[in-house]
Amino acid sequence: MRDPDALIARAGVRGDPDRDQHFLVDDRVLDRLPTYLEEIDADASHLLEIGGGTGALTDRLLAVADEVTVVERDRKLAAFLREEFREAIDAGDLTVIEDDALEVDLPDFTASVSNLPYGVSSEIAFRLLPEGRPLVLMFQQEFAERMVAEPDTSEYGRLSVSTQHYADVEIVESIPKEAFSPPPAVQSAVIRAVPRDPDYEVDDEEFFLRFVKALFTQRRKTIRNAIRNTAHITNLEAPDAVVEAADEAILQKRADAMEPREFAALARLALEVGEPAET
Ligand SMILES: C[S@@+](CC[C@H](N)C(=O)[O-])C[C@H]1O[C@@H](n2cnc3c(N)ncnc32)[C@H](O)[C@@H]1O
Repeated sequence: MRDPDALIARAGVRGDPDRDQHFLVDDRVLDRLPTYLEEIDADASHLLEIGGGTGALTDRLLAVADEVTVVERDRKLAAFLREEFREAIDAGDLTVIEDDALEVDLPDFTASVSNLPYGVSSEIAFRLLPEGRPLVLMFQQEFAERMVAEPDTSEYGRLSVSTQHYADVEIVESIPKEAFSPPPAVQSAVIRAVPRDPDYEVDDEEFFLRFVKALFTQRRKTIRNAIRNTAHITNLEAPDAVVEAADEAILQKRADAMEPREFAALARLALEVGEPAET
């Protein structure tokens, strides 16, 4: 495997934190990341990597996949990846896309392993999660903890519900700052997301996610009050009708005690009787 420090030296770049560039330099971490897909027998035939950097992780992914697509926005780094991995590109094993991961059309990948640019990690995660593929992604520790949080904890929130709506998620590893060059300000964590079919119905995904977001803006209020107080966000013209139709036990809860399935049931009811205005 290529030595991560040697890659940085050959690329002639120093990671720029202002451009979300923290390169992994710990071989053991780099070697472990693809094994989190192997453990769940994920289809690794076409791996997607967001933010290729100098290619230390790309190298490990090429060792386990038939095909890798890497998206890298930085012009100089994308040029370096094309140069460094010329053979793999010529063999048709690697595609380097020089573009913004938030804008680009994603390929038909089977799984993703990525050390995400932290400034846009949430936006990228919510581009990847709805694709329904296994994901091994690096985030800031605190963000990862919110993604996997359970109801009735201080970390539980909109991020937990919307993440867990798409996947079963767990933190598989915490990564110290020293594993990166330059070291980021905070500790990192790797999450593994295994897509799941929710055991509840959601009629309108966009509304469901907006509804959850709205109710969490009132996390200290009961659901009864939160439904009424957020009608301007949920665009419900008849929030009182939702309150009248909902179960008393749900109305007395607060958002941070609600399971994703309970949000889903309430969102269905809101669509049914709450007279949502066209948006
Ligand atoms: C945290 S570094 C990871 C680099 C490499 N994968 C590693 O682990 O060493 C994130 C990479 O994403 C790139 N990047 C930042 N914002 C991006 C965006 N919006 N789209 C694509 N790449 C981006 C940065 O240039 C940087 O190379």
